[in-house]
Amino acid sequence: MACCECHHDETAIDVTVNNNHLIYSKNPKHPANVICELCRLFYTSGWCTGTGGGVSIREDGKAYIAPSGVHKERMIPSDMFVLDTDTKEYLRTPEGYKASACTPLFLDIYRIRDAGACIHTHSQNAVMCTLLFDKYFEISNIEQIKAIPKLTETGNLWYSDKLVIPILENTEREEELSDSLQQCIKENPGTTAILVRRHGIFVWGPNIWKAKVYTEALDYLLELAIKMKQFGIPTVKEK
Ligand SMILES: CSC[C@@H](O)[C@@H](O)C(=O)COP(=O)(O)O
Ligand SMILES: [Zn+2]
Repeated sequence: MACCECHHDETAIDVTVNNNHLIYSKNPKHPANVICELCRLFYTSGWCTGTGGGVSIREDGKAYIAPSGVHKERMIPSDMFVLDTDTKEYLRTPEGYKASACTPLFLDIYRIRDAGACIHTHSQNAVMCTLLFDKYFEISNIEQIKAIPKLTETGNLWYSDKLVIPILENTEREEELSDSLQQCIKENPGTTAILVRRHGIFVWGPNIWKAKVYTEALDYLLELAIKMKQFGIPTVKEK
């Protein structure tokens, strides 16, 4: 990858080997390019610093997955794993890397929700809210809520609707979250995100751009809720 000592030249990639054609494209909209672009952007928000957090995209039966434990803001397309979402087999494995520890969770979300992308952040706003709320994060009567989908019905929530995001307990290892995450997704069909106590948030959407909108809107609401709590303002307004 770009941050290692070898300084390999991305432009010299041989697309005839190692299924490199799956990750090499001059099109900026290609999933491997978009993951790198968004991880750079999210790093500046403190959402994926210190190697935590990440982005995955599912397109045409393939999941694009970042490596584990790397500088997420310095990844290049040739660092990407590509996995067949039907067979769960890796179509491309970059040498010297392990796939993100979030991979089983991203696959759970793709399978259960038919999502097109997942974003995982270690945003301090998400972590703080898991310390301020018990089993669910709740907020109502804030304009930004209108960016979040209802899912159980068409369209988005209204300004005065109550947004509810479940909070799961963290586990020592990321993959151990899989069972509780799957159960939580099934029990909360109206949610497009799950908070994980003292850890962060997983957000998904039908495509990466919707997932990005939801992540941004949720982080705004999480930050606002912390401030409201500091001022003793209830996050849910009485009807
Ligand atoms: C700072 S380590 C964080 C990881 O354990 C995990 O929570 C995470 O978000 C990223 O895992 P990774 O395997 O690097 O993609
Ligand atoms: Zn994490």
